[in-house]
Amino acid sequence: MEFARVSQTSQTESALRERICKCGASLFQRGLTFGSTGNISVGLPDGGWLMTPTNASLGDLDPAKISKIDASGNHVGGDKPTKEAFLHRVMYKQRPTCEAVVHLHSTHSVAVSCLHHIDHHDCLPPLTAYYIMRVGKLPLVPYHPPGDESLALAVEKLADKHHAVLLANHGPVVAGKSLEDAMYATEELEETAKLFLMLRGEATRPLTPEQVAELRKRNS
Ligand SMILES: O=C(O)[C@@H](O)C(=O)COP(=O)(O)O
Ligand SMILES: [Zn+2]
Repeated sequence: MEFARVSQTSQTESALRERICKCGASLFQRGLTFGSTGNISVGLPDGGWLMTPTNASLGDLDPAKISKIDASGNHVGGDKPTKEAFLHRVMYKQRPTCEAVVHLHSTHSVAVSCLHHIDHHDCLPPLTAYYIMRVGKLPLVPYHPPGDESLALAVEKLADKHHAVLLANHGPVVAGKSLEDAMYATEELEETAKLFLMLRGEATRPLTPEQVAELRKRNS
């Protein structure tokens, strides 16, 4: 599947609706989320957002039914928005340059979010350079029920410093400068979670702190 590399703000609302549906279908078809789990949002030039509807399968979204939220947070069109609408909005509030947010229940990331002995400040080791470039540090957000305001408020506390967070016993939430950016980072997070689980019990050689610092410097 190909995605055009165009600035999101220059796209029409109908093009953004189509892109949400295409990305959702791609994620679903590749087994990165299941049933009606996960949600996607993109920012609109007027300060509002398009969000996936609640209880909708990302594999079968209808562009006309995508929820529209105005800049004040009112639902102004389409089906009822995702129950995580407030969580998406706090990500945008804390990260003014972000234009898209993706939340998935990708299996390996969820598995890591359920592990007992993980570092809550950074859930995954720096296994590859690409992970550092796309994701970086990944804090664990303490468990709160899905859709609850307390979950969004816990995310809000971390989102100014982190574009990617892992919700305990739930899954990842990732913001990006475009929908493809957020999606690619979420995919990289999932693949790294898979590598981490595959390598458990093996003597592993992650990147050194110096190598990580050098990558961060290059990407800042
Ligand atoms: O885990 C949940 O219930 C939500 O975070 C979710 O992934 C799907 O909720 P909706 O977007 O409201 O369908
Ligand atoms: Zn969820």
